[in-house]
Amino acid sequence: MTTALDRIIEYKVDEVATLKRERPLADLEARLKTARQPRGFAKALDLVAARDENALICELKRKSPSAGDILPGADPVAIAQEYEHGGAACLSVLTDGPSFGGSLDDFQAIRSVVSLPMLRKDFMIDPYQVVESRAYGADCVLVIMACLSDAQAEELTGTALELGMDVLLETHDEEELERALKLPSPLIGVNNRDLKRMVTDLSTTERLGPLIPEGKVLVAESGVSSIESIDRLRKTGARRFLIGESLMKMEEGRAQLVTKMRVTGTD
Ligand SMILES: O=P(O)(O)OC[C@@H](O)[C@@H](O)c1c[nH]c2ccccc12
Repeated sequence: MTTALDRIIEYKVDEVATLKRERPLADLEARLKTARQPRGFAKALDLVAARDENALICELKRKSPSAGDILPGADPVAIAQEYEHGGAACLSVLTDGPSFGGSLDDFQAIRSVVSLPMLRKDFMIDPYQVVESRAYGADCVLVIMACLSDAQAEELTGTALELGMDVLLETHDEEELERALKLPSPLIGVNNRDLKRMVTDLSTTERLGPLIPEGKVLVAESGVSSIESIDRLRKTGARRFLIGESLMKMEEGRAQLVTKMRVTGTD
């Protein structure tokens, strides 16, 4: 059966081949020389979690395969500023065009006005994309275990770490978690959404969170749609959360909700 993730990877392969032709790796590497140093993504999360508050990675995405249009006509720069005002620790910006309506232009526009560390959220299959992310000012990249072999995940992670970026290793089940724990990045995302079946269930974090050993850190991803869901996941020890849809969809009060989500459970 072809899954939604398979379809995305299929066009990513073509996309990357075209990009490499249009803009050779050497061009990107030249641009790296003038890029500013990465801002510590994992460190920004740690600083908030150390206060026992909730470290929020607030996400910008225009649409998604599971939700359809999220906020058509949204101004990602204005929303990113609201996230920053609300006290987000970091940002996540979808740059995939076909499925999520994002772009590196969006990424760059946000980068130039917001000082928070930024995750470039895309489907990484080739180190070219990692170098490209750094050239555009990314501080962290996503490595999705579900669509990569061990060798690919290792190569992507190694490339990002060498460039001084952090790496969020995304897992969805025990097998992926076991593979991710062998890689040299401490940031372990547990995606509550099954990217193959597009079903979201917070109990994924409750099941996998406790299996993450000391020295590695849990990031609970997807389906965190309310204060209640944060309170629920805090009980499993989660202090770092990646939140998109519920914040994007708000028409007002976005910064206030970010603040509430950041402090819930601490009083
Ligand atoms: O919008 P949500 O349910 O709050 O989820 C955010 C984020 O976790 C989700 O966008 C995501 C997690 N892993 C991904 C991988 C690819 C694309 C998207 C994602």
